[in-house]
Amino acid sequence: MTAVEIGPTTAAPAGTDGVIVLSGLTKVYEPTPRWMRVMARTHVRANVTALDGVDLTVRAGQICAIVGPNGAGKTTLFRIIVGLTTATTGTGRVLGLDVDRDTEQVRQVVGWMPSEDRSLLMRATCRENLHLHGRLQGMSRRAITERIPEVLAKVNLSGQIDSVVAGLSAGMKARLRLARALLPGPRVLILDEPTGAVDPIAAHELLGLITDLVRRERLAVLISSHRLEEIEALRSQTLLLDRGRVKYVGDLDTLREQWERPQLELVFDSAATADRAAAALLAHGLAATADGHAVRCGLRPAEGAGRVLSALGPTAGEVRHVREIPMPLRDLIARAYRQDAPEGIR
Ligand SMILES: Nc1ncnc2c1ncn2[C@@H]1O[C@H](COP(=O)(O)OP(=O)(O)OP(=O)(O)O)[C@@H](O)[C@H]1O
Repeated sequence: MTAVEIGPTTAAPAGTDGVIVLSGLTKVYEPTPRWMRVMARTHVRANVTALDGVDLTVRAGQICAIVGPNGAGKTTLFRIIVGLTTATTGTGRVLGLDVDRDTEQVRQVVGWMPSEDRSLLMRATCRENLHLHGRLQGMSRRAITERIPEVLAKVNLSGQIDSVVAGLSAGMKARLRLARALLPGPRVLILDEPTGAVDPIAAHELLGLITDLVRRERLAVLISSHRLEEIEALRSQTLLLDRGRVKYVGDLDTLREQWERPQLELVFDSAATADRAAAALLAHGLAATADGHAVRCGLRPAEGAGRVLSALGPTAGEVRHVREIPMPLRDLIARAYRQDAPEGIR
């Protein structure tokens, strides 16, 4: 996992009201009506529950990362907040505005960065793209003209104001999409896979910009990403979604405390000794696997290196190195999804 230093976001002081408050949000997509099926490229045959009772509060100055496998409901959640679809039940509020009833006002305070470049006009310049977007948002020409240099400066694209979008790198296009989301001066940012199409260095730069903006402007941010190392680097709140249900919401340190099962790695002089050691550990009921000269052994809560070394018996004297390996975030999240019994190791 890459060690990306992006820095923590400032947690909002306790008691601050939520900027985004979702309560019991449920979305059920209904089957495509019969008369529409001929026209629809794909159609839904049965009810699909995309969100199932989601509760979430995001405060000013907080980033909340929405994590979940394909189809978990991330985009549906975002689409409800920006008024592109409505919830079946439950409520969503942004700065006290109802996302269903006050759609127009909500759009004025929410900056939405969709996951793809398709919404950019490739043959137009950055300035022209931002101008068009501002007009579509209902901004006055004057306000747009004033804001364009400001938002381009925020995303380090001042030098590209009159560059044609097609000639920009993927990272620059992503920053332009961010600038577009910032155009109306939003209090909330919704970033759907912002780094999806960009290389890791450009992604790091983009996330750095986002965390800086959050700190300076105290924005409330929802972000989705399939890149777990990015979520880890953001050190944000995290909402784990699984088929529309919330599996976990909180910070990653607490997630670790709850689900982490570190492993011990024991290194021997030979593969044969490692095999013997793994067999001894297995015989004592420990989860161990040999890999070349090394053995990895999962630890249960309250188990330490002592338990492992005593299970090794005489082979303990042949251990050359021992180190504890923290559980990768990917495995940690997988455990949370499986809702393993905390004392068990699988
Ligand atoms: N317009 C729609 N009509 C019917 N079902 C839909 C529609 N949009 C999404 N779904 C279904 O709702 C569920 C959640 O989809 P959603 O796109 O919100 O998930 P996601 O987490 O954003 O997935 P991905 O990571 O692939 O973008 C999926 O089962 C999807 O097939």
